[in-house]
Amino acid sequence: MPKARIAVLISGRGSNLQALIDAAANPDFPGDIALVISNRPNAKGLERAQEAGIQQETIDHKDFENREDFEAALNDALKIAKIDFVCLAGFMRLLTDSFASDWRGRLINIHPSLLPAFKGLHVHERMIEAGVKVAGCTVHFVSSEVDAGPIIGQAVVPVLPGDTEETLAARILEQEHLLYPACLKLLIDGKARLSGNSVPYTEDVIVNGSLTNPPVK
Ligand SMILES: Nc1nc2c(c(=O)[nH]1)N[C@@H](CN(C=O)c1ccc(C(=O)N[C@@H](CCC(=O)O)C(=O)O)cc1)CN2
Ligand SMILES: NCC(=O)N[C@@H]1O[C@H](COP(=O)([O-])[O-])[C@@H](O)[C@H]1O
Repeated sequence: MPKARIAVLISGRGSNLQALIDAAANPDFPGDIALVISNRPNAKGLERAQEAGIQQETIDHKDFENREDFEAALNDALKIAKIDFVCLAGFMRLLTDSFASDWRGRLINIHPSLLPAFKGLHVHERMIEAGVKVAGCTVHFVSSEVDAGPIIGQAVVPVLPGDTEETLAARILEQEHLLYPACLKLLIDGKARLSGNSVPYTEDVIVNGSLTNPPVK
């Protein structure tokens, strides 16, 4: 059984990409990271792909008239690479309903909050301001509505006295690097999938076994 072909879409640093690359290096992992695409030319994550010998491409959204043309270029690259599943990892472009529908059930994202709380951008600053006592991260299926797709897994961390945006973000990131590979494995193994065929996305996500705070390997 050939391994699933995974594409990772990034915009920056790529530490979640690195966590997925490291997980996929394990012969038992059911997927290969076959392609990395960045919408920003100098994203550090591209160097990580290069380092790992993974095909990488820059498809700069600024080179396109509109989102549809940008996404048509994304889809061409994904098609040529025979991609089965797409992971958004710090990918900072909103995707249209058409793209989300084309990849329904095969497109996931990681977000550094316990969704549905703190959707969108600047979440660590907003969490500190809100004075929450727990925080975390979420892996979810991508729907046209931002940060609203069905949740696959979450990991929780404490917010400690004296925490800054940076110290909280670092604590959450540690969990992101455990949660994302674990959720991707569930997706590839068919243990996390969308039920039914309803649009908009109100259907349940089926996950065999709970996926909270995956164990540290
Ligand atoms: N249709 C969807 N697209 C994306 C989702 C999603 O859930 N549904 N998740 C995001 C990731 N993300 C939060 O997790 C996020 C990314 C980007 C933005 C945003 O406002 N982007 C601006 C541009 C910002 C920039 O270029 O720096 C934009 O696209 O105009 C909000 C949330 C990925 N896409
Ligand atoms: N809204 C999406 C979002 O905020 N994603 C967040 O961007 C960071 C990317 O880090 P990385 O480039 O080191 O993986 C991660 O913390 C991820 O959860």
